[in-house]
Amino acid sequence: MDSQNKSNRQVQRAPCFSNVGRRNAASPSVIVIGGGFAGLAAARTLYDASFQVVVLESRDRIGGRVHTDYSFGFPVDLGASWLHGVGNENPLAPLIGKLGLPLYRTSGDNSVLYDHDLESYGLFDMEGNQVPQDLVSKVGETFESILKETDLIRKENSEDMSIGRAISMVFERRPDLRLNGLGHKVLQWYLCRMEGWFAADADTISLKCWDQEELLPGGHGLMVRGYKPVINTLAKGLDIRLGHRVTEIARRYNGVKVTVEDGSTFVADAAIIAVPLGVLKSNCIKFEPRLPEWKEAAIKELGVGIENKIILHFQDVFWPNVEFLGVVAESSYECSYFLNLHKATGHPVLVYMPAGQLARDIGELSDEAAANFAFTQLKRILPNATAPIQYLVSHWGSDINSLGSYSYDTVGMPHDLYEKLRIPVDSLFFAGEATSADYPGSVHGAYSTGLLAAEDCRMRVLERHGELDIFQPAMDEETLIPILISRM
Ligand SMILES: Cc1cc2nc3c(=O)[nH]c(=O)nc-3n(C[C@H](O)[C@H](O)[C@H](O)COP(=O)(O)OP(=O)(O)OC[C@H]3O[C@@H](n4cnc5c(N)ncnc54)[C@H](O)[C@@H]3O)c2cc1C
Repeated sequence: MDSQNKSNRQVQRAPCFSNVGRRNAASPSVIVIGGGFAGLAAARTLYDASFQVVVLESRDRIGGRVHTDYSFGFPVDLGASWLHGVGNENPLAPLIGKLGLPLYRTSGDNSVLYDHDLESYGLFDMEGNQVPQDLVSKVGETFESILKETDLIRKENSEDMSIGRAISMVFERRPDLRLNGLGHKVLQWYLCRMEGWFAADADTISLKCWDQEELLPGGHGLMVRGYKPVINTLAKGLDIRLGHRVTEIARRYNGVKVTVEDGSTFVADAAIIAVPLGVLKSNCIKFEPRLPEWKEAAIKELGVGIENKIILHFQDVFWPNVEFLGVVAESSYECSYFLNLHKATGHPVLVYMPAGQLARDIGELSDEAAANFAFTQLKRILPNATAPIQYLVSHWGSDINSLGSYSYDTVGMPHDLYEKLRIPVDSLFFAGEATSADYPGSVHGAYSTGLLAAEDCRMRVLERHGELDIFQPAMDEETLIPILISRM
């Protein structure tokens, strides 16, 4: 390293507030790594608890896998766009409610695989013939029966297998559930929707664990104005350093030292690591000393899938007024679907959403070729479709800031990997969708893990330093707060 570079390096005590308010140098300090939902929720909570907080974010924007784009002249989400569980049980409900953000409910309560009202599907075969609605519903019921049978297979077998393998076994023992012709193609489409939910192919999803996540009541609602206002609200007033890619995290008996790509370092009492699982898997962040073996194993073994969005903006609406346009085919790989944003937002936009291997294959293409591919699929079912006037393509799998879309349970791996990912190591706390056993792969899951990591961190720092800001020697009776007492 030359002397010029050396002199550019700085060791910073996190953070450098200009308006510290109640915060002062004696307040406990924390570095939050990653400015997505989890990191910002943690940072917000600790900032409000009078911690000195600095957020180090590798991109030149906040939000992570929540990314609302405005280049069409109105908001569209390239990452998350649904709130899964539109009700008071959702930890995000108070915030979204307070902001008065509108939601468009695309479905009621039922299972993840029937997350959209069948009435609003428009399915077509490759020749552009619409599948009769009663067939779509009938095959939906068959799919449900098949999944019930896979549950029996799960109970009978101690060894895990893929959901794809289990479905094949169901067909062997219950040939009556096997479908032919158009029915078979519609069934493949249901499978394709299931693969979209997990961002992974059926032959990699664990039969034992696929339904372990908790579904909040209230159905699924699209964030009509995008997720950005929620992100901005969480971030308000925080010290966020954009373009700060963390490369090394060292933990010592008295705190942490975090090094950024340009060589500058930050020190604090604790750190909250809220980067995606894909980034942790890639080992581009060095831990010194190494993380314990059980933590490294959890990072390695939990799956991360890929789902992308190809967003097509048209001059006019020429498609039927349904929420989903689907293409049915011989295999789930060839099936696909478009979300009709016009229904929810009034804008002439269709969103093509490939997942698993198809997403990986499309990821090899240029943006223009990817948009053409999606448009070709559309032309198959609507031959009179006119070309889009604008498009956007996401790259969650290859973007070094995410390296995947969201986590899922792979064959043979236990569901407690999420919890192992969450458990703190000394003064390192972990947050992010992949640390949520109950709500993995979701925005509200990421948000809750941020709150949890902040609370764990607050308690740990409190044990060590005491809470300076709330100490007032003479309290009058009115300000006395009862202490919490529990009895065994
Ligand atoms: C296409 C797609 C569709 C989705 N749809 C939905 C949906 O409809 N509803 C839903 O609930 N969920 C959905 N999800 C999942 C949801 O987006 C995620 O679960 C959630 O946003 C993850 O938040 P996070 O804070 O854990 O991670 P992230 O949002 O990824 O935040 C991590 C942050 O860390 C930063 N970072 C990475 N490396 C470094 C580094 N070395 N140093 C510093 N910073 C770093 C990243 O830039 C990022 O900002 C979708 C995801 C995708 C990709």
